[in-house]
Amino acid sequence: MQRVLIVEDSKVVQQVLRHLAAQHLKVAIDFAWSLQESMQLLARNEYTLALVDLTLPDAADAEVVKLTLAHNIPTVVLTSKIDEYSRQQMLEMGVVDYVIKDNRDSYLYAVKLVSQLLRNQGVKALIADDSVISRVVMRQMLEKQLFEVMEAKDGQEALAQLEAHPDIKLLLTDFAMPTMDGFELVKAVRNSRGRDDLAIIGLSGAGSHGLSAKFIKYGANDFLAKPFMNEEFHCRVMQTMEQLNLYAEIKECAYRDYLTGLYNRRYFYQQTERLLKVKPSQYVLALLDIDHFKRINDEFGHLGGDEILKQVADLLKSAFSRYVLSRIGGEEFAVVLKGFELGDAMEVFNDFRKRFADHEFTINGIPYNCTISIGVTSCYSQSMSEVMRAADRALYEAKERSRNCVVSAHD
Ligand SMILES: Nc1nc2c(ncn2[C@@H]2O[C@H](COP(=O)(O)OP(=O)(O)OP(=O)(O)O)[C@@H](O)[C@H]2O)c(=O)[nH]1
Repeated sequence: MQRVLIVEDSKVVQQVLRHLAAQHLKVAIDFAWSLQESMQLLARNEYTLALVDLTLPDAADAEVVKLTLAHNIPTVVLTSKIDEYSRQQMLEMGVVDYVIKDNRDSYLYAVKLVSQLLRNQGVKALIADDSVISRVVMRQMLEKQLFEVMEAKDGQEALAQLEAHPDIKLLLTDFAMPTMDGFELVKAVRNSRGRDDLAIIGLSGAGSHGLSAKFIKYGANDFLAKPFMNEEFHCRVMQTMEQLNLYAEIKECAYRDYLTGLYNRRYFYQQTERLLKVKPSQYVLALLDIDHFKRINDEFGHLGGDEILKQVADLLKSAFSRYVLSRIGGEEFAVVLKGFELGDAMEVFNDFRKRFADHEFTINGIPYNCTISIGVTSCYSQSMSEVMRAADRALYEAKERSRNCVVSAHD
């Protein structure tokens, strides 16, 4: 369980932070007013991250920051003012970053920073740089931001690592490297991985005027000129990761059905088309349609119908969440099974049909029973429309026969 500690002695600021944290942090949060209270909480709980005020009435010399760091908790500092001395002091202590409390936006920034750090946990970042020192420095900074860091000493090695670890989400690449430079690397990587899938930050040494635009034109998300300040590095990485997460959120919204939380028709078509292109024969596709659904709407209204749709989606998830499962129309769903012979798949769907008929759904707390018809086809063609037509015919036949049955397109 992730847990965040927030230490702030001002009542007003703590109120603002509580409000923002409730909105943006989906983890357990403890608030403390003082060093004393922080010590008590630290004795009782383990924390993933801390957001702490630099000075408190009982800790005027950053003792609370030293305390959280001594517990190995990555710490973001809130401070009302910053001078070069305290900046150096904080960086030397090893804080992740600091935020100056001078307006309401800075609290939002601080909370979003904590949120992004929580999301960074376990995310793989790759550094491609031929300088050992640069790699060490960047590794330290990225590890502070909770990334899992990997290294490559040139473009070729980076490319191999990216192929071996498709879950790498951030690439920091220097320009001048032996065997393959940063531009070549970015171009090669972008052949297979878009900006919404892998974030790239280009890096280059002094006197490299014009490289930033080139890096971005070749496909990098951002650029950093060396030598960079700790804070600059931190902000650029955070901003780039935030962009990547926004892409993921937008995609998720575009692919999800709002009512049931299942994938939608758009996702189903894209995903299934992709699967069929490779080896269609390993898949079986089924269309499932609730019988006489209109009657439910007529009797209980649209909201009653919606209640049933959500429960049907839950039942489907419990049976088919390992496979491509989508709501492709009003009361119509689709499942693509992988690695099943048609006969075995028919059994699976028939079992589900029986389970469905026996299931007690509820509308406004009142028990309700309904049935489902299912049309099944093996994926004998790479053409999505051909396969869908076959499944549709089978479903139509199931409705014609008696409903509450499973029909194969190959009968
Ligand atoms: N509540 C609710 N109803 C929906 C939704 N989408 C479609 N419907 C309704 O689903 C019903 C589908 O009706 P029909 O296509 O006639 O099918 P049916 O009554 O299930 O009959 P058969 O499929 O032939 O067994 C229509 O009344 C639509 O208005 C939705 O999101 N919520």
